[in-house]
Amino acid sequence: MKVELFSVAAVQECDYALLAVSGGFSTEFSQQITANGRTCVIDNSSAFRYHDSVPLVVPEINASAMKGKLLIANPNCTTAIAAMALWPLHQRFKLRKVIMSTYQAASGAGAEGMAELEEGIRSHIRGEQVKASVFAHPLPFNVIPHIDAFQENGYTKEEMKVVWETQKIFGSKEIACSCTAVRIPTLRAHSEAITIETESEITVQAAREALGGAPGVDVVDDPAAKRYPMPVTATGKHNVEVGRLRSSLVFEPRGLDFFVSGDQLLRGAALNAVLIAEAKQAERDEAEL
Ligand SMILES: N[C@@H](CC=O)C(=O)O
Repeated sequence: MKVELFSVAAVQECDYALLAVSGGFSTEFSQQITANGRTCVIDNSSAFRYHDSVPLVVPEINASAMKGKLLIANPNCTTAIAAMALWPLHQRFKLRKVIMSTYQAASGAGAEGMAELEEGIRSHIRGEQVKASVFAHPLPFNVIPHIDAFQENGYTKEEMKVVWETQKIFGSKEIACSCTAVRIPTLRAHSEAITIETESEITVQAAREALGGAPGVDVVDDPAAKRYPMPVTATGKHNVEVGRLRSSLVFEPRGLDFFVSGDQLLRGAALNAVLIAEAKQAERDEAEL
């Protein structure tokens, strides 16, 4: 591919600009790019996610929110993965509460995160001191309940993103969410243990039916055969794995516990951005008919 130096004018030659850049870059240039009234910017940073006028889109859920818009925000990886499983359950049983704990891979912190984990494991095996600079503490043989900056309410920004973004994508501030985000020593794919309380009664069988036909979801739930979602099986897959479905012992008969693993580099980032572009193109094709 031909790689060119960035300029607003060069990007404005394109129908779509997929920004995988810092929030600062996006803040400075996104609106300059869309000012031509044609180029659609799909922004992977958090710069515009919480602006009321900018849709935050998972196409299987709220593609209609981007109708007529040129600047579209791509959600945080952790939210996007959870949303795939939560949306079919919300449609059928209506969510009241979502309580989530995450198990996030080193690659969530970029290539440097993966390198630090791999190098740290080698150091540990050699009996040397394990260094930490990307992560707050050494990650090998550890878990770190700290992703992104701590906020005034004691939650981290990563945890609050799950709250803000789930409510925005689902178009409902009524859904109460809380999250504990944890970095674990895996390389790729994020996992999440999720408990929901619903408005209608929910059984494991009915949940399985709702999830079974949902786009972007693979139900992997056969504990007797040792089949359940795991990062190693979710890695490289477009669909998010959902399994370990159980009636919640706390919220029964209106609650469910389950486990999700999804490739955060795909569903949580690049794949979702491409699906947004495809949905936008379908909207444009339809408008031309
Ligand atoms: N904020 C996420 C990025 C997504 O992969 C993380 O740190 O894991």
